[in-house]
Amino acid sequence: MSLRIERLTCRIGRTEILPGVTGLHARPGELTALIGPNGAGKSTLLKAIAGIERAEGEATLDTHSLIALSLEARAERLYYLPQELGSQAVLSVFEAVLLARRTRVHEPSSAALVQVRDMLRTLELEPLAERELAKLSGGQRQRVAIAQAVIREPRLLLLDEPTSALDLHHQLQVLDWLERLAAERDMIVVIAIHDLSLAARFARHFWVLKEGRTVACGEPTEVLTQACLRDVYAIEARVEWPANEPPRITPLAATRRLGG
Ligand SMILES: Nc1ncnc2c1ncn2[C@@H]1O[C@H](COP(=O)(O)OP(=O)(O)OP(=O)(O)O)[C@@H](O)[C@H]1O
Repeated sequence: MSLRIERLTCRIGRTEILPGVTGLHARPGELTALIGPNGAGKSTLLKAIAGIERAEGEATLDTHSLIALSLEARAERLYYLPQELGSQAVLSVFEAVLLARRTRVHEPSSAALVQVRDMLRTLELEPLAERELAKLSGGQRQRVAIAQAVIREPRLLLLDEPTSALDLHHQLQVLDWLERLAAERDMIVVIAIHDLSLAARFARHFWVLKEGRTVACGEPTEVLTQACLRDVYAIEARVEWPANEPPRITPLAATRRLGG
């Protein structure tokens, strides 16, 4: 059982944003990294899977065709965390995480409060529990948004650049936690991400997009090659897979210079 994408197309207005995303799959229990340059269509693909942008083609989660499902029915199975986070709601961190939680009939409310407290403790957000969302820093807001996503316990978690505002400590902490959580809950997690070294360290599987099309889908060592990075990102890069250290993808130079 997994997530499969075949012949997915998406147009917004008259523009074909995703002319052909095909041959992608993601397995439960591990992180899948969605990579590609600016404008490649990563956010649009995640929105199309979530049902926020209308798409045609196949997106199959386990045995269900997501494209045929209503937004509400998709929301039962997946959670999409957007790149841009709203922070206008006059809610505290605790209230925001509590409201994000899936309501369970016949469950005592004390269980919900305990679950929220545990989630805040796990993400080291307890000291911020009573602070308003609008008064958080960018990185704090992003960690609360991750708590809101995970507490829903979705089968499929789609995260659009979830670590973009985090400092190095929290990037490592959050991705390590998400990797373990995916395995523990047998959850499918797809993460759009720009930091290739971080992605190579935590994701077991990669989707590569360019100009709204699939370039590759596979294991990190198959996908993250010098040739692929030259083709997709127009960079020269050093790619190293040391035995006892995390992988290192070092960008060396852009193949085109601004200003000629
Ligand atoms: N609502 C829209 N209307 C028209 N074009 C759009 C719209 N949303 C996105 N696009 C275009 O679709 C293309 C893909 O955008 P998308 O945001 O999916 O890329 P991305 O890979 O997530 O990029 P980034 O790495 O910069 O976040 C871009 O060329 C963008 O300008």
